[in-house]
Amino acid sequence: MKFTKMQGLGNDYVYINGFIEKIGNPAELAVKISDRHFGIGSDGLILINPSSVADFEMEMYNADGSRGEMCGNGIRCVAKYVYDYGLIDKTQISVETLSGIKYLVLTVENQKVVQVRVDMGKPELKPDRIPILAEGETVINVPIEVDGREYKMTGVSMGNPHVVIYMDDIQHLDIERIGPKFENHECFPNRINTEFVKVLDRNTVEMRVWERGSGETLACGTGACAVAVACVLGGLTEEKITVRLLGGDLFIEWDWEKDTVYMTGPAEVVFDGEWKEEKDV
Ligand SMILES: N[C@H](CCC[C@H](N)C(=O)O)C(=O)O
Repeated sequence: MKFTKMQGLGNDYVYINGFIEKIGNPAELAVKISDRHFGIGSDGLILINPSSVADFEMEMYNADGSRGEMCGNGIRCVAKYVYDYGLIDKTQISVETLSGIKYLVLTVENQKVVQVRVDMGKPELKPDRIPILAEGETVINVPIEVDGREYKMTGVSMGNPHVVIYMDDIQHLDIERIGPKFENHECFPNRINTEFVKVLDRNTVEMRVWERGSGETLACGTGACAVAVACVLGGLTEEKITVRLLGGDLFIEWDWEKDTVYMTGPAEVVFDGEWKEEKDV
């Protein structure tokens, strides 16, 4: 089975061309190939498939085999893959995801995609998209007790669920301890992606993320969008911000007139390879 390893700000996935390769059990394959010692090593698996409603379909799995409704860094790499590998020659494309069709604008230099701007869609603030105990109220600075300590969380769904936690110091955060306790908290029956954020000024924040199904990643596109929405709702930043992640910067804009969030960032190929499995799953 041929694959391409790609990364968006260090959030790395194995990409498979679903027009050519047929994967019997993608969830099982995601677990196998994501292992950084016994597999290829990645934050998960992304299949690029035909679609009857868009140019392509993105089918995304976390490293634990769970399906993600959307993946911001992943969809930018999908755009780079389909253009650079000749599946399409347009610089405006559409990609079907579990959280609807996304529209992307590709920046090309020397016949290669170097940057992608994604219309990430409308942020959902209603608890029914973020299953939490505080049903019925918009989830802004709602208290939650985790590991014996109270935090204030703001819930935002970008098709996948996020909670944003503000902190004065994220550098020394014991994310390996606290991350899983948020991820698996009883408040979140579908588990949760958690962003830990320090606001630097009205146009800049820094964040770390513990991702549902993958643990700490170097970047999270949907998470950066959720953070921007939370910060604007909390009156902490302007609608256009730079989100500084461990893997680099994303540029996020919440367009209030259109009520949609735009994310702009890079996408890169790491290498092409072949996965030799006794029996392809
Ligand atoms: N772990 C996420 C999916 C990947 C999101 C992230 N890698 C991104 O770039 O948006 C979830 O289970 O909802």
